[in-house]
Amino acid sequence: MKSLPTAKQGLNGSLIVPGDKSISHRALMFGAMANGTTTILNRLDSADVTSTMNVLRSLGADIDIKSDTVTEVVGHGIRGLKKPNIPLDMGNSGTSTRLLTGLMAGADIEAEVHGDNSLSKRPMDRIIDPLTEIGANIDSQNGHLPLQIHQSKIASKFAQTLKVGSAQVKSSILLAGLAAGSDVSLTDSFHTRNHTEAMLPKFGVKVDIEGDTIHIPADQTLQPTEIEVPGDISSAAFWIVAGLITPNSKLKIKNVGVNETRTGIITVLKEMGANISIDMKDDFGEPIADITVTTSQLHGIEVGGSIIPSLIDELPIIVLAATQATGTTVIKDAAELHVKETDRIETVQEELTKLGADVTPTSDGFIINGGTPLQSDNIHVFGHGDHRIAMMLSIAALITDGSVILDDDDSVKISYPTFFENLEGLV
Ligand SMILES: O=C(O)C1=C[C@@H](OP(=O)(O)O)[C@@H](O)[C@H](O)C1
Ligand SMILES: C=C(OP(=O)(O)O)C(=O)O
Repeated sequence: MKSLPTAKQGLNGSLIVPGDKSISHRALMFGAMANGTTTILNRLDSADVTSTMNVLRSLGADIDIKSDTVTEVVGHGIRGLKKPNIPLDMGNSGTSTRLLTGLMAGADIEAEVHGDNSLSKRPMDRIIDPLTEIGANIDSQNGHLPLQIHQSKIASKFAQTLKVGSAQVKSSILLAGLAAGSDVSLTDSFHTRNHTEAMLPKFGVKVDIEGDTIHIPADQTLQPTEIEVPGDISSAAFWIVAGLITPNSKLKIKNVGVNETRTGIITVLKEMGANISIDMKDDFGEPIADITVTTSQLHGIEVGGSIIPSLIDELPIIVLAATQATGTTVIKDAAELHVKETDRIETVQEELTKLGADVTPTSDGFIINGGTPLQSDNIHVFGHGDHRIAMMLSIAALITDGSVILDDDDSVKISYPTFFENLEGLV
């Protein structure tokens, strides 16, 4: 339980958000598949990433946390990965589960895969079906965890088209093929986040991209390398919106990863009238920028279609921004929100309504009538155990006129353990 601060004086200053979660997971996994020592700089230290590290250790990788900013992964090559002698616990992390299941099926590693209550409700048939099509042998509980990965024989050459707009599914299939030494072609017409195919060449893997199709030739090995992880735009998103909707604010968020498959939130907020400036920095593989925002009068817009995958995790905080915009914002094509850590269409609507926002859920998004001041008089809000909901509500509380109590604040450890420290530092 946490009493949330308001920001009566505005938010001013600069901050650095922790490393990107998606990139941290992948750097660890690819390091474990390589032969030798990979150095990861600025890895996110959060519960989801710890789930990935623990599983990789059970598969035989040595992971040494040298300091707050340096992690070394000693891999023994794909063939050096071994059958774990304990059931694998993926905690709350969809990314760990889906990517590592593909990797293990491809490497022909038998394993049992578990997760927490939230993860056990999330759909796994989206990976089981395409992986089974290429030769994996995976049992589930009606498409849910726990999974049993049995001995698998992945086709030596296959071509697939992504059926769900999910980078986790895309990466699961690519990793299955890569680990099996197959020749892989995978078409992603959704343009989901591209960190897997962007990072593999740094490990010496040949990746050809032609239009929407990713091709990895057969029999690739991974060479150890150094990966520098940029700040997570999904974490920066909370401060971007906080700076825009809190009167008298100017905030600079430094060293944020601005890969174009992740920056839908910037496009949408600018279209809503946000004053955001992007100062590009040196590029270490993934583009990095300092992002400066000043208080802005936003207006409602329609958000939907192909931009959705590039802002999927930011939709809860975009809804909050829309409650402070003039006019109506309509968000559609976002049915994926039903199958995140919570049903984020339900939880966002339920909790923001408690604060006086006018948010109507639809089957694939929201209709938000903006311009509603957020009220509070000892109102209790609940993150439903979902980190992004807890952080969104904490930003909402900044602009309330009273006191808001967050009943569950612990979930921020999933992606942003230092969130409340950063918050206290700004108010
Ligand atoms: O690949 C990734 O690292 C992620 C992809 C997204 O999930 P989907 O690909 O399932 O939409 C996102 O919601 C998640 O936080 C991280
Ligand atoms: C959906 C998320 O993560 P995951 O799917 O990895 O649990 C998230 O971080 O918002």
